[in-house]
Amino acid sequence: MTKYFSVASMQDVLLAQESRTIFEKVNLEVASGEFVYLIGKTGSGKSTILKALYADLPVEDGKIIVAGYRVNHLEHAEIPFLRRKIGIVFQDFQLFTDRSVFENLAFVMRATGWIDKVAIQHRIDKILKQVGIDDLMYKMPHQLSGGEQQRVAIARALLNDPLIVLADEPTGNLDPTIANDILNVFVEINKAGTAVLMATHHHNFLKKHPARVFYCENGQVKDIDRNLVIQKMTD
Ligand SMILES: Nc1ncnc2c1ncn2[C@@H]1O[C@H](COP(=O)(O)OP(=O)(O)OP(=O)(O)O)[C@@H](O)[C@H]1O
Repeated sequence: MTKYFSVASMQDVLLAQESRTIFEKVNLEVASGEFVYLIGKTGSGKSTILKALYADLPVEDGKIIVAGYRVNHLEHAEIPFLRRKIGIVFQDFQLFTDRSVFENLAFVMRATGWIDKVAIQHRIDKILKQVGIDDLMYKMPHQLSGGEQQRVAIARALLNDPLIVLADEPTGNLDPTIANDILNVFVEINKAGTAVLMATHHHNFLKKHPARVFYCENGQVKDIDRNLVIQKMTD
């Protein structure tokens, strides 16, 4: 029997942006291997939640634990260790434009302690196959479509075999067909065992791939029934 454990949690967390309170008491939990959507209107705080989880936002009060790390009590020097246990994917890909796909990935690997060139090559081969772009290994980012660039960014997030991938609007820059393809990449990653927490405005994803939903509204994060969102879409 599979044993589940918590890979990300917030307990009574107070989050502020430039001294303005955005959330007063967030409570949430993502279990190992889960897929959870994070939705809510523009400005409702989705990115704020994700930033707090990957230690990019000072936390005013409460307790955040991600991949076993007590995030809001981490020393600055410990943050890279947390980040090795999580993958982060952004809307705007954030690739090095002056390096090939291979070099984008190899750079991150060397920076996170990989030394053996053969191991690096094997890992990159495997991850690029997993996200369906192994034929693009030596292309430069400008030679790739938006969807392909996002697949590179997803590959980068997976290099160190994270427990959870935090994705902030990963399909926001892509047209609907490509957005669906990228959703499927996340679904496959999740089926392989990695938890996914995805902030998205693409509510049709909930129909295509039903999963738990955290809904940000009025300074709260609610664990809501996905059917409510689907119902709203069809109203
Ligand atoms: N760096 C910042 N400095 C000051 N205020 C900020 C900053 N980043 C976000 N905010 C504010 O915090 C609130 C929550 O923003 P956040 O980006 O988390 O929302 P969001 O739900 O991710 O929005 P979107 O869907 O547009 O990406 C907003 O009112 C926003 O203006």
